[in-house]
Amino acid sequence: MINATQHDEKEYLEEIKEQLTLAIRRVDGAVKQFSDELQQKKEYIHEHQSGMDEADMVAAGQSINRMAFTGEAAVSRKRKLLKLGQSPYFGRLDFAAPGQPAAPVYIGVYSFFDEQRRANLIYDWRAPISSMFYDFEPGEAFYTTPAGRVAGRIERKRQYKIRDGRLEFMLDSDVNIHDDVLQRELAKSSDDKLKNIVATIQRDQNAVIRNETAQVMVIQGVAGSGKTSIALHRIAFLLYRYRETIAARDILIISPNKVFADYISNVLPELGEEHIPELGLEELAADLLGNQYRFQTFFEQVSALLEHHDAAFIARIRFKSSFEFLNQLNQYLLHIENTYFTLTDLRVGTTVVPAAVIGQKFRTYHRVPLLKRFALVAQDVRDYVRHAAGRKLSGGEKGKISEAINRMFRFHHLPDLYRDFYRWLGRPELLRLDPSRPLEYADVFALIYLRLRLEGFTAYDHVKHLLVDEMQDYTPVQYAVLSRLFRCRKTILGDVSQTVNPYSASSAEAIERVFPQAEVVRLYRSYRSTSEITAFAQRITPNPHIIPLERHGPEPTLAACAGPAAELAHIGQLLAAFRTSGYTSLGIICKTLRQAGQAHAALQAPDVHLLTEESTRFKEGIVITTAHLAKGLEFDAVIVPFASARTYATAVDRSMLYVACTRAMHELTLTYSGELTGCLAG
Ligand SMILES: Nc1ncnc2c1ncn2[C@@H]1O[C@H](COP(=O)(O)OP(=O)(O)OP(=O)(O)O)[C@@H](O)[C@H]1O
Repeated sequence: MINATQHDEKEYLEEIKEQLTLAIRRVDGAVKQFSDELQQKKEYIHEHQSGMDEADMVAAGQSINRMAFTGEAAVSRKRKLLKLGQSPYFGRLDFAAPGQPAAPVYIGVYSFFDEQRRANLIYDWRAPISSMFYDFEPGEAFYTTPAGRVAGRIERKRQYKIRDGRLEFMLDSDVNIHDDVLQRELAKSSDDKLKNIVATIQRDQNAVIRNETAQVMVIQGVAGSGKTSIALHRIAFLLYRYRETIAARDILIISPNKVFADYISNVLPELGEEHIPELGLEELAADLLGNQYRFQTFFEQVSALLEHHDAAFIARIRFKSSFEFLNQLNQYLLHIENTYFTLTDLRVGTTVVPAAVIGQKFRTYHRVPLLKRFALVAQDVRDYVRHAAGRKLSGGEKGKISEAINRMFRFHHLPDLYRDFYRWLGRPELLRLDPSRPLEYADVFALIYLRLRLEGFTAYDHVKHLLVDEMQDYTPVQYAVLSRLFRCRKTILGDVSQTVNPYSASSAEAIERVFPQAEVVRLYRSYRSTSEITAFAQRITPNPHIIPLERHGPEPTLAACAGPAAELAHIGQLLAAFRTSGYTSLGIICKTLRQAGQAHAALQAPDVHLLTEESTRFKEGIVITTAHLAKGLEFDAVIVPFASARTYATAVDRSMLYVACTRAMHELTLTYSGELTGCLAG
């Protein structure tokens, strides 16, 4: 039965769709006109080329660029209009400003302005007025615009699901309008990649997304609390709010790996924003080290820890992940500045440059990074000698001055200084610098930190907002590097329970120490998994604050098998069941790459994909991977093979098991042979 309200809404939807079709036609007309003009201009230039001077050519080039740019904007507008045609809006508020009747405000992924009526038919979810949809129930409400606060009353709040241009359902509600729709969204099978959540953003999430004041925003949230989603929506919000000053290319996402980058890559384009530049931490490290060093990756470090227990290796990692280490590096930098200079008089021909003069020159440049001062001082000394001697200097003399100035400082090469640091510290055993082996991961950012302090680096000064995910895996030295390299605003996310290396993990408190100006938000509500899966994961790493969303599914299963081969055979049966289940994605998440390879060899089929460190794309269907690589991803169903006491025994193993289990949205199975892991003791 369609009631009168639904009837009206359906009519309204048809009307909007008609308006959208007209708008698309207008854009098509404009695009055609641009391309015709562009073609004519090109032909004109081609014919008149010989008669044009350079200024004419530049002007013609500029006008072509302008046209192409306008053409591109029209194409992007058309793309948005087409998308709106599929699902024009998801919410409506009837808002009455004081003394005025209530007027409906329809809210969608993008805005739609009807030029003929000069009216906003759909408001962008990021528009100031739309914030009330997330922040208020019917009753008194307000929103804030750059010009000030607008208060009034929400008379009605309605939510819609429109798909392929058809109204699937609508809901009018006085309280908690989101809950029902949120439940429906969460119960759905996962698409292949992370999706936008604009229709169901929760109040606490909205506050983070729309925060305009924080210099550094730290989002510390439990598994599945929407950290990554919120961070991406926050970027979309900032791009909208500051569109005059920030463009997509001014933002940088530091991501843990390429698969993750691919997994999240749809969200911003879905929200109508361009692709945001993304950089892996290791790519950044290679760049900062001038691509001069071979180094172990974080993944390799964690793999080494998982494969065998090496106490000395762990001790090195632990120390280099401490605040103490960063403090000592800073102390060392002061120490070398104060004690590694040996100033002497310098004789060039008959001219003597007194040590005091050279010392004075060095002091003038005290703001310049230390290793950059020598060239500047050498230049000044040359000028001094030329002045005193009243003649030009020979090439040999110039070289001699540079050399002599360099000799006044004990070391000029980073590795020499880094080695010397451990001697100074009295702990030479903490460094393994072997030219035949890659640099240990724990040394990479320490070396970079020294380089930044001693040589400076400005290549990332253009970045206006930095997004860092998986903050729990970064050490104080890494944060010190990021904070020196990126002086811009930052959004930093993480969950300390999901560390893949407990020897180098940073807590939120540690991060607050590095960024004292940070606004820290803690999110305890978990959206991804059923209550049963969340409760199960609590047995591995308890968190008394976690609030599972009330959504139910089957209890996780522990399948005891006779041996590894029987386990894989059992998983084979689970795969067959999955293929007919209606679910889209299944993750088989192992502890190590070796185990993943073993499972892959046994379970080979066209729809079974192995994700490794080298993978660059997230794959649909059945994925076999490691917990480390599965971080940040999610699957309808998850199978954790080899969950025995032998595989999952240490602190690192426990973290891995936690990450693996919290990837599941609807179903979770653990298989094991022999004794079950003790990590589930609870
Ligand atoms: N407000 C919301 N409405 C609908 N879905 C949501 C909402 N918030 C989060 N989700 C969903 O919850 C799941 C987890 O979100 P996301 O991956 O952003 O969380 P996370 O905190 O980064 O997780 P993790 O740290 O465990 O990787 C996603 O499927 C996301 O779409």
